[in-house]
Amino acid sequence: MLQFQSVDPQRNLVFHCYKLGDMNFGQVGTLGFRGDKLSSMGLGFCSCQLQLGSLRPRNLGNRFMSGDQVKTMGLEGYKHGGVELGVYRWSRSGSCVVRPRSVLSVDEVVEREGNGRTGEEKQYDAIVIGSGIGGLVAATQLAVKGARVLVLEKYVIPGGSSGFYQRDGYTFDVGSSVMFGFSDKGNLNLITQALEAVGCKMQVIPDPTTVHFHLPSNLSVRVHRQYGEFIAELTKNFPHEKEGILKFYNECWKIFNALNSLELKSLEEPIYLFGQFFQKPLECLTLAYYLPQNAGDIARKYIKDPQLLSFIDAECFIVSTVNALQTPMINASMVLCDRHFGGINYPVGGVGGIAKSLAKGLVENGSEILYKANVTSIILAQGKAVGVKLSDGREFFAKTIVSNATRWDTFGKLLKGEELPKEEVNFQKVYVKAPSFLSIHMGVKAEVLPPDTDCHHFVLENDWSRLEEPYGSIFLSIPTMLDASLAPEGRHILHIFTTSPIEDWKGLPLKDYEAKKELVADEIISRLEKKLFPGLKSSIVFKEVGTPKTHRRYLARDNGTYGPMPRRTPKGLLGMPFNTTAIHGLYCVGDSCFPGQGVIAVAFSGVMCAHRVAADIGLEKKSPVLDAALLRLLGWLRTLA
Ligand SMILES: NC(=O)c1ccc[n+]([C@@H]2O[C@H](COP(=O)([O-])OP(=O)(O)OC[C@H]3O[C@@H](n4cnc5c(N)ncnc54)[C@H](O)[C@@H]3O)[C@@H](O)[C@H]2O)c1
Ligand SMILES: CC(C)=CCC/C(C)=C/C=C/C(C)=C/C=C/C(C)=C/C=C/C=C(C)/C=C/C=C(C)/C=C/C=C(\C)CCC=C(C)C
Repeated sequence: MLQFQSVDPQRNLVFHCYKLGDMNFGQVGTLGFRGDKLSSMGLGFCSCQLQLGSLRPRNLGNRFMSGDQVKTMGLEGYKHGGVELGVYRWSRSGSCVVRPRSVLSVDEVVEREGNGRTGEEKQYDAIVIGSGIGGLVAATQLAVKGARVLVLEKYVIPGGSSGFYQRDGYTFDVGSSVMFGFSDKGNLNLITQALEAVGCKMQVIPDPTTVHFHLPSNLSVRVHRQYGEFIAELTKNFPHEKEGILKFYNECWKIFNALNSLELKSLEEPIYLFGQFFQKPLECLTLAYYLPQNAGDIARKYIKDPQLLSFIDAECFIVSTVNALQTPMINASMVLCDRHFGGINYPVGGVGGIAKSLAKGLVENGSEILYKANVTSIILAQGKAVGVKLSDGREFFAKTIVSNATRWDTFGKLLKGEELPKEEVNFQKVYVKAPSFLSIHMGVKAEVLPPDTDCHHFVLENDWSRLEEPYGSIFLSIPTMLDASLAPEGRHILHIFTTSPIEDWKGLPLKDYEAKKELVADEIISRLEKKLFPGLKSSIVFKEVGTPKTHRRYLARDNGTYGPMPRRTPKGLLGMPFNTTAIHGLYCVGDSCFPGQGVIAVAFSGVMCAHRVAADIGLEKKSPVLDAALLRLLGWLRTLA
């Protein structure tokens, strides 16, 4: 074996090159020093030319290790793209011995990597575009598995639609203040688990009522934290449907309990998926059975009263922006039961704290996040995603790219000019962009609200047919009912939102746009004044109105969309794509991935994505043969949707 070594003290780069027979190998290490002590080490296994003067390592993969891991490392199997490349043993003398098992020719390497970048430039395992909850969960889960991750966020703080902003002493949640999956029990508390993974625990305030519905014919239903109380209130309104109510919600519990019994990881990773089927066959078969079903069909098996069916529609609408017939049964069950199982809990200090804690945890686990980093394109080399380019011209490279932008933004903007893969064409056949929303953040005098006011309200006054229409239903959250510290003393926050298409706001001169904002907001506030809080208008001390254009601008979501919604009646969750994409090395995460809209839903997509990426970069178990079979099967299943 021929061995060369070159140390570049300035860059802390060490190159080891090996010649075995007529094959060339190299190993590149990026050494991090704290004082004169080795604190970390990035290893890349590569093929390279053997003249030191023109050493151009072509990386096949990196692995980042903390000082402790470096010390304790014994034997490592090293894999890339499904090919086991070799085994290296960390010797006591500090050098690496590489024993190849199967080897790529230099041509194959060039085909895979297609560039002459140095190991230093390509030091990340994953670049995550966007720091919504989906992106942050994917990034933190990868970081704790030992991957080196770079998160690039366009805005100045993390969180996307789960972010926050501050004005005049108020801390406003940008989006929803209803947090599912944030309890201290079960397997589905994914927000709690994501925080715990990076060593964070947030103080929370239990919400006694998930939502108070104010519906046509003066139907008023409070969804109490205690399941029994909720069922009692609903059956009081629909005594003739008691049996149907119990049967419908019991079926939801059956699914929820099956979900809650599983360890949640990537459904695109066969070793895990088949393992779950083996350990929990009944639960997995239950979920497989309900995967293509929708809540409205199941409700109709048991319930006949049209008003009660409309109530189930409203229950589904608040979590899917569509009626029950279009809402996947698994998703409906998840939210209709979690609110009673773990309960809805509000983080002290506001929802924005979740993203802030995840971002902090990410950095503490050796990864990075950059703000004001607007990714304008994904760089491809020979069809593989290898890096990203920012609007200021900077480029970053990694083994894998994870996009937390919506699929419409990822494929329509970041990969502009590339042909839309057929998987994405299929996705767009089944799903359309849900409309955006108009949001009003207000500060009001506290005395306008009765002391027992609930935190969250859903208002649809007279006409059920307006449920899904733009401006038809009104969502209202008053987070200061739970955490008074979010507003100055004697004030409450009212966060009001309603669906609104961007088309209503396009092409208006600034003066007309501002006037329209005032007009539409005034109508919505008048409706709330009439229905809920007399004197509301005169109690307003702060008001800021956001339109779909605002959401497009600040959340970087195409048309400011709320998320994907089915074009027609979907086959439950069957058509929803997971995280891998048709582009090698590119993954999606967030609400245009399985299982769809919702903070808990995108957190699950983050967990799944991190698991799949980790398997692909050698940090989790993987079986290339089973992978190919499962990915083909899932692709085929999606075409049935
Ligand atoms: N609308 C609401 O009321 C509301 C509120 C809270 C949460 N939610 C839920 O959150 C879900 C969305 O979460 P998510 O994780 O999918 O994404 P997200 O939209 O919340 O976050 C995406 C992030 O990526 C950033 N980004 C997008 N393109 C970028 C680019 N090119 N370069 C750099 N950064 C870029 C955005 O700035 C944003 O911070 C929604 O489905 C919704 O259910 C909604
Ligand atoms: C074949 C295959 C693949 C398979 C087989 C079978 C199996 C195993 C399966 C499995 C499955 C699973 C695991 C699944 C899971 C799922 C989940 C987790 C889901 C979740 C979901 C969630 C959701 C959807 C949520 C949502 C939420 C939301 C949206 C919310 C919202 C809220 C708001 C807006 C607020 C309101 C307010 C007021 C009222 C004011």
